[in-house]
Parts: sequence; C-alpha cells; structure tokens
Amino acid sequence: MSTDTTTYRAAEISKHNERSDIWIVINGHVYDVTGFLDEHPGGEEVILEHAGIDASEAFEDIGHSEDAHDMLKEYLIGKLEGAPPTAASQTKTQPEHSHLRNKQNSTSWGLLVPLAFAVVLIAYKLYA
Ligand code: HEM
Repeated sequence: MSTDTTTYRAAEISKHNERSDIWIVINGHVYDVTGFLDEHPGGEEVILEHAGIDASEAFEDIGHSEDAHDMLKEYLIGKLEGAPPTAASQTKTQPEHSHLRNKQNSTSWGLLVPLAFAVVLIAYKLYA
C-alpha cells in the first residue's frame, strides 16, 4: 500500500493521465483522484485538465475551502520527487517537425545550386 513516504517522479506521475487512472500533484504531494472525479463539486473537466500534472496553482487560485483542503488527505498516495510534472513534460521531448524543418532546409539548398548555376551561365553568355 502506498503511503505519504512513497515518492514519485514526474515521469511516473504523468502516466496517470486518463479518466480511469488520474493522479495530480498539489503542493508537492501526489493524489490519486480517480474515484473523486465524479464527486468533485467543481466538475470533472477541471480535474481532467490537470491529470498527471501539477495542479497546485489551479487548486489554490480557486480558493478551495478548508473542507476541500481536508479532503485531499483521503486521496494522498505519496510525495513528489524532483521537479513537478507539467503539461510540457507529458509531450515528447524531441521537437516536433524537426525532420520537416531539415527537409525544408535541404530543399532550399537544392534550389539555390541550380539557380546560382543559371545566373553564372547567363552572365557568361552576356559578357563572354
Ligand atoms: C483532489 C483535489 C481537489 C479536491 C479535493 C477538490 C475539492 C473541491 C471542493 C470540496 C469544492 C467545493 C467548494 C469548496 O469547498 O471549496 C470544489 C470546488 C471547485 N473546485 Fe475543486 N477540488 C480539487 C481539485 C481541483 C482542481 C485541480 C481544480 C482546478 C481548477 C478545481 C476547481 C474547482 C472549481 C472550479 C470549483 C467550483 C468552485 C465554485 O463553484 O465556487 N478543483 N473542489
């Protein structure tokens, strides 16, 4: 059974980002809120938006009541180790479309070479 002393890394937490398996991080603590989704007075949408990531700011910004803060204990499964997970850490680290950019670069170079050749040829025809 998980306890408060269990620590989880961002990479592990961010895997729990589906309706059927939701963890969120609030103020350095990890909560399994899967069962709480249907019960949340603020609706399931806001919880789903923070599935697998750090929800500290959103949670505090709403100005949750003392009761809401107390409820957190029920869902606590451990602590966060290292940096908090963010939405960005869920996406692939490799920059998207990098292969496309490379392709574009090679295309423009491929056009430049015959163009330069044509310019040289025209200049030669004109002045030779
Ligand atoms: C385990 C985490 C959470 C618990 C236990 C929790 C609990 C509650 C409770 C008890 C309420 C009723 C009002 C109150 O007592 O303050 C509430 C309302 C609400 N919560 Fe949460 N909440 C959680 C996470 C979140 C998150 C991550 C958001 C993201 C924005 C959120 C947004 C809201 C909103 C918008 C309301 C409605 C406020 C209103 O109608 O005035 N909650 N929540």
